[in-house]
Amino acid sequence: MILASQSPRRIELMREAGFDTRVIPANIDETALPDEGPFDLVERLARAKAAAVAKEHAEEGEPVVAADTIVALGGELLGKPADEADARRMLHALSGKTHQVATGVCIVRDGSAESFVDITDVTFYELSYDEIDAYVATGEPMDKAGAYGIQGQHGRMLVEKIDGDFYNVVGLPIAKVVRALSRT
Ligand SMILES: Cc1cn([C@H]2C[C@H](O)[C@@H](COP(=O)(O)OP(=O)(O)OP(=O)(O)O)O2)c(=O)[nH]c1=O
Repeated sequence: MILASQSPRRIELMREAGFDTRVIPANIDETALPDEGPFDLVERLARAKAAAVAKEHAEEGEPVVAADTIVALGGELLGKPADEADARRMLHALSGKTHQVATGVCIVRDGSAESFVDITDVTFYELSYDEIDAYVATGEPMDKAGAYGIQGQHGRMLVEKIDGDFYNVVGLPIAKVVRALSRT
């Protein structure tokens, strides 16, 4: 199969699940549409990534999997931080609150597409300024939606509880993906 993603976590999850995975990242515009909600956004982007790669690269019968992950806090969408100041701003916003992590997944095979969105609630401990500065200094937040990685050695210390699939927070709800692949 083809994984249309540059995310090291997604690549590792697909390979650990036993798939012979060709990695061909999609290059699409990830800007949200005006008034687009988080769930519509991640599903649309996953569909666009899978379609773009399938059109150019997929062989007959070869499935293409794509995903997109975003953090939603109330009405605010948090993607990847632009810089360290942006990462600090996001982490302050998440401190002491529950947010949602939404991952859209799309599987395209032989021209037909199936997509879904998985949602996990994540609750952060209250974080002090010093804790946030120290976390940003580790470099972990920079390429991750919401400016944290739950799987990271430092990021895991921010999280009080989750409700939903852990792997969805990491960027790919692997059990659902494998079940969907076995159906397509
Ligand atoms: C919230 C959270 C996000 N993330 C990551 C998963 C995704 O890689 C990233 C969100 O960015 P995405 O735009 O979903 O994906 P990507 O740009 O890394 O890869 P591609 O578009 O090629 O598929 O944030 C974590 O690793 N841990 C976390 O706890």
